[in-house]
Amino acid sequence: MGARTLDGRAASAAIKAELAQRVAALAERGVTPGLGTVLVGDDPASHSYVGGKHKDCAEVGISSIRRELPADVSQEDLEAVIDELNADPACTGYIVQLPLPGHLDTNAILERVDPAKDADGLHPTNLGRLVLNVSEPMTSPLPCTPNGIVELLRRHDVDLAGRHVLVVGRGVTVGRPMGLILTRREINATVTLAHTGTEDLDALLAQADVVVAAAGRPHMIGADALKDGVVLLDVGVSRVEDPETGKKRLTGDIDPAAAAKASWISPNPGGVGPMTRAMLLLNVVEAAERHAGSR
Ligand SMILES: Nc1nc(=O)c2c([nH]1)NC[C@@H]1CN(c3ccc(C(=O)N[C@@H](CCC(=O)O)C(=O)O)cc3)C=[N+]21
Repeated sequence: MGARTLDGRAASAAIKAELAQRVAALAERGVTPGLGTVLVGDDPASHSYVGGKHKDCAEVGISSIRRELPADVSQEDLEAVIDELNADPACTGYIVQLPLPGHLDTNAILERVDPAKDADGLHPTNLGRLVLNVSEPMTSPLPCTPNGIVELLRRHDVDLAGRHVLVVGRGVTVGRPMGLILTRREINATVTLAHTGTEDLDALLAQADVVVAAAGRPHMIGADALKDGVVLLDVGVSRVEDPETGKKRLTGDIDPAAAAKASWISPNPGGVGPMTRAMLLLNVVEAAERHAGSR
């Protein structure tokens, strides 16, 4: 019996249709949500991601504000753009596309974003609210990828209550916040956070009902140790050279052979990526709703 697909494209289309209605309701109150993106440098993958986000916005009725800066922009000039977006009433939420070039202080930039406009949910205030569990009812944005994973599972009726979720990867955008969301009472999962320094990963894989692989190590999760019926979500993407063709291609953290053990698996592309984008839109709409409510 083959694994069933956690269809991120279908779930994201449904979420976008729901958000389009909320945007229409905001329009009646005279509010148009606007997503800003700040893109530094000319990495083609980053340009392509940012382009996708603006295409999503157009579909839902969110207006777009784009700022593009050269790879050698100074900290001061980038901070001036942040200040400008913080002050711009047309921009109800925005992101600074990561990673930033090495000469820039990423944490200082993330901290300078107005927390009320933080569409990524990565501002220290918003991450702190998540740790404190004060973001229910939703008073602050959640990080997009972990929130998208939970929403993807929810929309396929994969119940997480009491189940053991193994998160592999300790990054700020996925691994660290993932456990904080999964252990909230309304989800009620049990979480182990593993990483590239974990000894005996196989022993943890053997206990896992769900694996979220976000370490960025190609095929580090093999098939052998997994339980039958495991739910697999592959978040990792690395560019590796195909030994036969010599061409670079995208490779996940999970060995494709592991699908034989799985009851559900998120495809790549078409799984977690579209959900990340959908949660970004959700954060922008919710920020605009909170803003409209406070006027
Ligand atoms: N501040 C910030 N916020 C981010 O959310 C952020 C970031 N920086 N930096 C880079 C990563 C990467 N990321 C992706 C989101 C969606 C897809 C996505 O939708 N991928 C499609 C495929 C897209 C294609 O084929 O071009 C899919 O998986 O089906 C990919 C990558 C967001 N990131």
